[in-house]
Amino acid sequence: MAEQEFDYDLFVIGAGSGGVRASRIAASHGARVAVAEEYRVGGTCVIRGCVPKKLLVYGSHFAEELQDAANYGWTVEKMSFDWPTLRDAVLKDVDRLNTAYTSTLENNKVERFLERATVTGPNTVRLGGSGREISARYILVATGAWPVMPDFPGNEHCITSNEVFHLENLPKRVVISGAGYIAMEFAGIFNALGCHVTVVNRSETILRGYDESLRDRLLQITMARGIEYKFNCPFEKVEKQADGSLQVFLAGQPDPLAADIVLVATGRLPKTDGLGLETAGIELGAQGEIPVDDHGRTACDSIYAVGDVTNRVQLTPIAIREGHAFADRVFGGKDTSVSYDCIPSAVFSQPPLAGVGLTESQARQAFGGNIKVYSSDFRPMKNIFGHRPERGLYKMIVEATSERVLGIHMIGPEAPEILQAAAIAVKAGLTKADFDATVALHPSMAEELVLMR
Ligand SMILES: Cc1cc2nc3c(=O)[nH]c(=O)nc-3n(C[C@H](O)[C@H](O)[C@H](O)COP(=O)(O)OP(=O)(O)OC[C@H]3O[C@@H](n4cnc5c(N)ncnc54)[C@H](O)[C@@H]3O)c2cc1C
Ligand SMILES: NC(=O)c1ccc[n+]([C@@H]2O[C@H](COP(=O)([O-])OP(=O)(O)OC[C@H]3O[C@@H](n4cnc5c(N)ncnc54)[C@H](O)[C@@H]3O)[C@@H](O)[C@H]2O)c1
Repeated sequence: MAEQEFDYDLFVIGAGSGGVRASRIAASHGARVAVAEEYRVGGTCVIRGCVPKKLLVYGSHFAEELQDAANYGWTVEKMSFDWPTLRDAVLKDVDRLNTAYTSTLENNKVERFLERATVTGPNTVRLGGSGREISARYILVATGAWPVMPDFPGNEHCITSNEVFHLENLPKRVVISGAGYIAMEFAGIFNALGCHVTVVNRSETILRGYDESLRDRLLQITMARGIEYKFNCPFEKVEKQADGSLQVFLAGQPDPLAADIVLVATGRLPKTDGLGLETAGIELGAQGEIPVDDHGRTACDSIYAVGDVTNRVQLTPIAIREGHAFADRVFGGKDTSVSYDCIPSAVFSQPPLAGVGLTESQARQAFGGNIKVYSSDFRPMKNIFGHRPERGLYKMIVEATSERVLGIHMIGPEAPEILQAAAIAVKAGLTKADFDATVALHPSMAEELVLMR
């Protein structure tokens, strides 16, 4: 097919973080672009991920602020919380962002098809609703990931992060399966809102991949705040009672847990079911992911993939960068690629934790004995005044010989806000001496970064 015979230069499947960015940038380079979205423009992050989650974190955090307010002389009368008010305000903001993302596509002359699309060959897609076949010089698959629901009797009574933003009422008792990002973030939200929370995990590790001392600290603090943990307890079954409540049976536990909701947060897998990639000669990986090279190219020259669907790093800024780099490279003639080194990340638990670079155990594995660990274990001023015993913990891992900083990890109020700036220094390869040479900004929690011993 000659180039001009294609309906579009680029057809993007999925208008989430990666797909919208790729569409916009490709269009800005002069490409004729269309995008198909089967649910809502904006994707997971905007519609049912990072954004509504963070707003719920903010909303629930008022519990702590209001409790502390009395110490600062404030009298707050008739304090109460109304879940529907918070839920609806959050959903309204999601609508606002959905509109904003749609306008971005419109303003960049990206044509939108609000229906499912599947691949029917190296240069063709079919639209689910109309059945129309469309051709494109390039196809970008940016279909994201989908929550995993493990197979156990009664799993139809459980919800995932897709549904949690729409709860009719605030549950009194919440059981959460998993101890990863989503589990720990929603454990914090529900706990702060006054629900009884039990986190059930099949192993005894929470937040695999984060620094061990920080995970221990989070466990300690959240247990003191009333979150219960059941480790090494796979789910056996969930039964619905006549009154609508749930009973959760765990392996090796004589008594079931009573719950009003059961949130399953056991990972997200690439959304490639029935996508038709085999028609273009693309074989999926073991987790259903689309295998790609460093530039997002699949086994088929005309098809690329970015974001969660490639199952590399399931984070919004990575999907965005991959989408941007794809568009710049393929349509802008720029030799860009994404660096996966020193990706900062955070868990918006309460308190939050954040990290960049190697953890202590990863550094030991990579550098043997040639590392040094500096730390600051401190009680934030705000916690002292609020009569809160909770302590923050910052750690800096450096290569012993060069004193180059290999990683920074922190738990404490505002840790994600502070870490973003510190991540620049780690990415730039600065040394402990560079941190020490920087004057502390006092009084702040961030000053601990330049005072670590
Ligand atoms: C509860 C939750 C909280 C999160 N919090 C954070 C956070 O704080 N920070 C962070 O960095 N990341 C967070 N993430 C992860 C982040 O949301 C994802 O990594 C990111 O959205 C991935 O972007 P993407 O473009 O790959 O896919 P998505 O944003 O998921 O977009 C894929 C889009 O494709 C559409 N689609 C799928 N199949 C088809 C098809 N066949 N036809 C048409 N359309 C299709 C989907 O409807 C979706 O809109 C969170 C995720 C969840 C679930
Ligand atoms: N703050 C953030 O950046 C943020 C927030 C939420 C989600 N996310 C992204 O979304 C992804 C998905 O989040 P998540 O919390 O669902 O996944 P996760 O990978 O963080 O955690 C999954 C948890 O489920 C457990 N698990 C896995 N399979 C299981 C099974 N069959 N039975 C019982 N337990 C099982 C694991 O041991 C782990 O504790 C994350 O990996 C992350 O990349 C990021």
